[in-house]
Amino acid sequence: MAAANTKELETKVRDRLVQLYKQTPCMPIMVRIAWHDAGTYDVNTNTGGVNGSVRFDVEQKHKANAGLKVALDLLAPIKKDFPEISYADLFQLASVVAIEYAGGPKIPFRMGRKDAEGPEKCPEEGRLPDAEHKLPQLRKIFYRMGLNDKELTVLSGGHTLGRAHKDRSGYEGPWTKNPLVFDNSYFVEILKEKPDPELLRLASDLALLEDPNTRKLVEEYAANKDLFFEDYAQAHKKLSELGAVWVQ
Ligand code: HEM
Repeated sequence: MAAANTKELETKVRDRLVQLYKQTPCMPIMVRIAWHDAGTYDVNTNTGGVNGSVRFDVEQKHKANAGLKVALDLLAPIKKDFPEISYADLFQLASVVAIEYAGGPKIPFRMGRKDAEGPEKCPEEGRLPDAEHKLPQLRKIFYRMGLNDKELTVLSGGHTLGRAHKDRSGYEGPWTKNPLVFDNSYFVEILKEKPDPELLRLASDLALLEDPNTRKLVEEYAANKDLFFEDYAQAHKKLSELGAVWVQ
């Protein structure tokens, strides 16, 4: 099963991921695991980020990562067949293929992230945002990653996919009516004055409406799916490379 070069490896792993999504529509949790690997990045200390450290038990046990073992288990057969791909690349590739498969934008992807070799490289608990956070706390966390208000807002649109699970985060339900379709409906839903009782809105989602600038972006993305896709793809590429150490 080995691949001759990086491009071939990427193509073969992409094919396997598409097969996986056809059989098991697990696209949302792949986007979540990739974001949780990346979102620990600290631009000031250059620690955390996309190094595959979320695969280690100690990081899996962080409260924010509850349930991510499901994603690791689903990816294990692909990693077994293609041991040359790093975990860091596998998580990020699984996420961009998931978004594309669900109808979202094509996100430029670069292979070659190196893995953290041992659990001593895992960041301390508490670097990822919490569902109860309001805008000042979310800003602090996203600025620490080296991201800005626009990136915070557009990336929150990742909640167009998937759902919360009572036995993982304690919350329940999807943010949108079609949680396996990547579109701009997350922004449409959070702007509605009368929330749909079947859909979820976390405090951290509604926080985007607290500030005139982030609210304006939410309104623009709700009105213009193409603009959302364009800005999302750019911000996601940046997210997928936070703190990367590249193979030469
Ligand atoms: C802004 C701060 C954020 C907070 C507080 C937050 C919080 C959460 C919570 C509580 C869940 C539910 C987990 C569960 O019970 O299964 C969740 C799921 C999810 N999050 Fe976020 N999130 C944030 C940002 C993001 C970003 C930036 C992305 C992607 C770029 C993202 C992608 C997802 C996805 C796809 C799911 C669904 C997973 C599934 O269906 O299994 N989130 N998030």
